Amino acid sequence: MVVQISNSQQPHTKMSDISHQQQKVEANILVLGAENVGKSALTVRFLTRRFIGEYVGTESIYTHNVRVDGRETFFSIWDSVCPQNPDLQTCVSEEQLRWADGFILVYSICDRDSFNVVRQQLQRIRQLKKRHGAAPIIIVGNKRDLQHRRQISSEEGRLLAISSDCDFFEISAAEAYHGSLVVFHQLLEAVRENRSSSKKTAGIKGIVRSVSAVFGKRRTE
Ligand SMILES: Nc1nc2c(ncn2[C@@H]2O[C@H](COP(=O)(O)OP(=O)(O)OP(=O)(O)O)[C@@H](O)[C@H]2O)c(=O)[nH]1
Repeated sequence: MVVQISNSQQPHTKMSDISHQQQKVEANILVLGAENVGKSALTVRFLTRRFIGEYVGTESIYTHNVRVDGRETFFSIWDSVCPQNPDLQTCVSEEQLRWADGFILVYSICDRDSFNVVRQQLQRIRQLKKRHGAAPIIIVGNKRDLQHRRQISSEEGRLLAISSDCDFFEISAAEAYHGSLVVFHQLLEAVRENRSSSKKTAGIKGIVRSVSAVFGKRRTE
């Protein structure tokens, strides 16, 4: 599989610009997780291949295109900021849920609280997405380079993902580019698959509706 990145990132895009971007975007990716887990590091690593170390803690939306197996794919990444108030940390707004076609939930392997935030955000997405249709989710345990400070085992992370029907990766945004590439690439594939299977379901539902309309009419004639 060949992945080429031709970067057209637009950081700090205003929220009012989202509808304009959506005209050319194939997928909207929302990056969530507690404070300081490396959401920006993961996103910037993927977009620029670089790890800067310190990131401005502002909400950013980037547009981007990649060439996957010769196909141009446009997408947006919303790098969210976690509220400092612990009561609000699990909050995922209706606006974010409506916007997103796929989610990346990040925790730090050295921060138990951040793992609990992911668990709760997962529940909230599952509850609210019932209304908006299912969307693929990838759970990411970041900071794998900090093994000596590990609080969450790989098995625990993987178990959460399996029990929630998500994909799972442990990466170090600080150490390598490859992990972030695989995460975004996998999610993009999942969004595409999800979209084509919902189209098929909608098609089947349409056929069922037409058939029942015909037979329903006949019964009443
Ligand atoms: N050791 C290590 N540090 C990392 C890694 N990823 C990010 N960091 C550091 O963790 C800190 C937080 O990273 P950010 O990317 O700003 O985290 P964030 O989740 O976007 O934080 P908020 O914007 O505050 O929500 C920074 O000091 C990064 O340098 C990693 O893989 N390993």
